[in-house]
Amino acid sequence: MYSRTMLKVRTLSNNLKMYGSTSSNFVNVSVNDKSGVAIVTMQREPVNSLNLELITQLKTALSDLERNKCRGMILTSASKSVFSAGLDIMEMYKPNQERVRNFWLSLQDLWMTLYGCSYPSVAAINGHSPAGGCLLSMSCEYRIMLPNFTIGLNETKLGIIAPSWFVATMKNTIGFRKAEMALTLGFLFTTEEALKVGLIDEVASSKEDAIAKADKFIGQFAKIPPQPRTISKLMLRSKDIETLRKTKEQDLQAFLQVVNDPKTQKGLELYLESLKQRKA
Ligand SMILES: CCCCC/C=C\C/C=C/C=C/CC(=O)SCCNC(=O)CCNC(=O)[C@H](O)C(C)(C)COP(=O)(O)OP(=O)(O)OC[C@H]1O[C@@H](n2cnc3c(N)ncnc32)[C@H](O)[C@@H]1OP(=O)(O)O
Repeated sequence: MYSRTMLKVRTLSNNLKMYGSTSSNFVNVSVNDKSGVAIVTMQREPVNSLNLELITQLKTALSDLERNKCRGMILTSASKSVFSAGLDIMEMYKPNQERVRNFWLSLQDLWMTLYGCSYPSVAAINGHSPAGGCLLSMSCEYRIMLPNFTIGLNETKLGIIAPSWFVATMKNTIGFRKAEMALTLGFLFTTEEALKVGLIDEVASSKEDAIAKADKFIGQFAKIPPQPRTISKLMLRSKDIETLRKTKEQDLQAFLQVVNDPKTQKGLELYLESLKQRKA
């Protein structure tokens, strides 16, 4: 039913080639011929950490779906245990200044595209989804998660502050009080806890079940005229999108200041070591 790569994800644009990146394919898009619903699969092993290339390819895929008037989009992962580990820490550790700038601007762009897309969007969260992974999930309209994984904005636990648009997205998803608790604690919710707090909408028994549930959610919109649907969605979401659009440069400078702070660099080094040691 879902034909692979019917919508081709464009390879990296010229401005990325100058960083010597290879044009690996980190995103697969398949479209259900009958329903017109697309499955966008992140496939950057091992943990779908969001580097410049994955972010750019996701943004391109979502924009292509918009242009092709897709009927709905399901975001998921090729991994069996991780939806996305969030931002690729290697992009922020001892960064090349031009690349890290591009990295952040591309992340802003991806968020504005996903948060404001006109088609119904569902995250089929088939693995852990911390930090940036949680942001992607929350930016969709509906979330279905598999058991025994974790999700949340854990930035404060890492000694950093989630950007204001991450915070706004969480506040819009679970409400002020619960967002305040979750953000200040840097809390990672288990699947069950996430369901209870409203961070996810359903629990699925398998990835296939999650996709079936996502299809069902999107199917409800078949009877709703698309334009009123989109306008209603954007009435709720456009204020935060516009806020970031207007303050993109300020937000970038704040990020660059934090990343280039020697204390952050030391923290990143220790965090990377701790991630590696967990395995030993
Ligand atoms: C973090 C400081 C940022 C400073 C910037 C300042 C400011 C502003 C804002 C930034 C906002 C940031 C939001 C983010 O998204 S930061 C990223 C936060 N992510 C995490 O904390 C998740 C870390 N990862 C994990 O907890 C686990 O990997 C996970 C539960 C996802 C999966 O566990 P599993 O056991 O399956 O896999 P591992 O063995 O742990 O990992 C495999 C491999 O991948 C490497 N890795 C994991 N996560 C990341 C990552 N986010 N970036 C880069 N690399 C990552 C891990 O080190 C292993 O590598 P190797 O040992 O095989 O080489």
